[in-house]
Amino acid sequence: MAVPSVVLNNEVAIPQLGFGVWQVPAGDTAKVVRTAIETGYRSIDTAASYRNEAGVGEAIRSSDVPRDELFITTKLPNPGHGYDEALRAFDASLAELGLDHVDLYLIHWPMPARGKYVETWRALEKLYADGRVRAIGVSNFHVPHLRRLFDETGIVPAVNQVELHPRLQQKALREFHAEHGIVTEAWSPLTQGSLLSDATLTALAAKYGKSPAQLVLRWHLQLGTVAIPKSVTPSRIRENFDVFDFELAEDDLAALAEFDDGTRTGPDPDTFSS
Ligand SMILES: NC(=O)C1=CN([C@@H]2O[C@H](COP(=O)(O)OP(=O)(O)OC[C@H]3O[C@@H](n4cnc5c(N)ncnc54)[C@H](OP(=O)(O)O)[C@@H]3O)[C@@H](O)[C@H]2O)C=CC1
Ligand SMILES: O=C(O)C(=O)[C@@H](O)[C@H](O)C(=O)CO
Repeated sequence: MAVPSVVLNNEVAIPQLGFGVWQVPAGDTAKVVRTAIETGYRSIDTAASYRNEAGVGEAIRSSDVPRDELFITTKLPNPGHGYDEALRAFDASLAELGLDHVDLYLIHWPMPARGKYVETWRALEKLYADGRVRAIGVSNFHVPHLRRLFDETGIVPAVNQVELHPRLQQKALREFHAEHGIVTEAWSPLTQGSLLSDATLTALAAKYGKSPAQLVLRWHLQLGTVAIPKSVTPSRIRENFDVFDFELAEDDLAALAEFDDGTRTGPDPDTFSS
């Protein structure tokens, strides 16, 4: 089944369902990513801070799928803020991945108290101008951080990857993104698993003959967000990809809207800086 794509603000297309590798042990990453690619995932989300870029690169090289059919995202580590530091961090990520370019490069966290994300963004603009990355974006940016980038630099981020799931639906941020042509990408799309045993969700999923994880991923697809679920379990990797043969009805989407209570599973971007 072909995964639908979302077109970024520079006409590059990103698959709407990808595969995340945070907390996948370095030694297992090549095998896990190979399973994902064999299942049909074409988009892989890693980061320098995950310390598993090398395994992602190994899986890409050993795959039968041509490089230009894959969409590889990695992220600038927090110590890489600053213009020269960011250029060096990008070189280090490419070396780990063993690639000559990535499809999407993101500033992982804004770290507003550090005060360097604008300067860092200028380095990403250079990487883009030099053709070393097909699109540039940010992660964990709030509206004031995005506004500063708009006001002080040239390129609007193609993507903002943020925590987003039924408990944290990010409606205001999604509306801001839509207004400015920024694609919303959802991290921890499955709430890191914590919501998947909820009784209401389980009952809703059963109506469609699907699992709670499939129901939540279908919700993401219908919301229009890009989702990047992670699993090291082959059966779950396949289960999470089997979400293109059903559609949630309006009243069930309304029931899912009720889960939004602002719960974060991860850090607050206004303060996270480690
Ligand atoms: N930009 C950022 O700051 C961040 C980005 N991310 C990105 O987002 C990706 C996904 O987020 P992540 O935090 O990993 O969490 P997810 O919401 O994807 O959930 C992953 C957890 O859910 C479990 N799981 C996966 N599928 C199923 C299923 N079908 N049924 C039951 N349990 C399931 C996994 O277990 P198991 O693996 O044991 O199968 C794992 O424990 C990351 O891997 C990373 O790429 C994540 C956090 C922050
Ligand atoms: O997974 C990521 O991309 C992250 O940034 C997380 O590791 C984040 O740093 C976190 O959740 C720390 O507890």
